[in-house]
Amino acid sequence: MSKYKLFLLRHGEGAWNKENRFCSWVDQKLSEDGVKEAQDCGRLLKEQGYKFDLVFTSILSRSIQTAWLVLEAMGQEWVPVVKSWRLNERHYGSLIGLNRAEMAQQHGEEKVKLWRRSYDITPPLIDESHPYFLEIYNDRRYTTCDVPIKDLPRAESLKEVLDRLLPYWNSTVVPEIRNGRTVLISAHGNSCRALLKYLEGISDEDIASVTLPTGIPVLLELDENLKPVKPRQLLGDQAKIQAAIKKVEDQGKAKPST
Ligand SMILES: O=C(O)[C@@H](COP(=O)(O)O)OP(=O)(O)O
Repeated sequence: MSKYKLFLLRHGEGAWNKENRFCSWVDQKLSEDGVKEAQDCGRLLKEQGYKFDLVFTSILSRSIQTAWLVLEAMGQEWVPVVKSWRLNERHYGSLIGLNRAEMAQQHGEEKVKLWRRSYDITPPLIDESHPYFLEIYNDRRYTTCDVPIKDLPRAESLKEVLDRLLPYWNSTVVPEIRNGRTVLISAHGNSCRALLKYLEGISDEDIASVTLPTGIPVLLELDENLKPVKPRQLLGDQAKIQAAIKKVEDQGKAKPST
């Protein structure tokens, strides 16, 4: 029997989602379309009568901005928002800033698919020579983490995302859910995929075909042991959701960048 409802949300479209660049730990804001997606998401959740008690976000602006816009559209701005780097997007290492279609032209679509969707392949590490290295590691927000900056990731597989996310899930999110709070996690494509893999027990192989579009809430109904009692529901117009999933999948195809 369903005891708890948990909502996962990949933020609305960010500026670099639009440009088809790996964004990861670079702090991009939402695009105009992304703002609209987040507002539409909030309106939909309000129409369906959902109420949140607590929202968790990463420390990247696009997930925080999305949470604010959703709460505003729901008229629930007062709901507390708690932030942690442990919900950040997967660290894409030296791929950060690069265009996926150009990478597919240079390295082949299969390689890009492995980098994006395999469970345990870590992309090449970022180093000091990378154009976004200083922007990331000199950012004051990373001095607030529960690990020193030098120990923060330099690239992550999906498995490594789950390894850094799970302690936070267990210590901080789970007690709130067990206390009966309805939680929204406003995060990223891959931090949400990692959590979905864990909660739904998805195999290392099958997680490769799970894709989350931007701005679409995912509802999980969980039993008392926080195990899903039914398949995840992506809320909204199902034809539009399928088209949005295909668009994310196609980002890794080798077509000339526009
Ligand atoms: O880092 C990024 O560019 C995307 C995910 O990229 P893919 O894994 O889909 O390539 O993360 P998000 O937009 O959810 O923050």
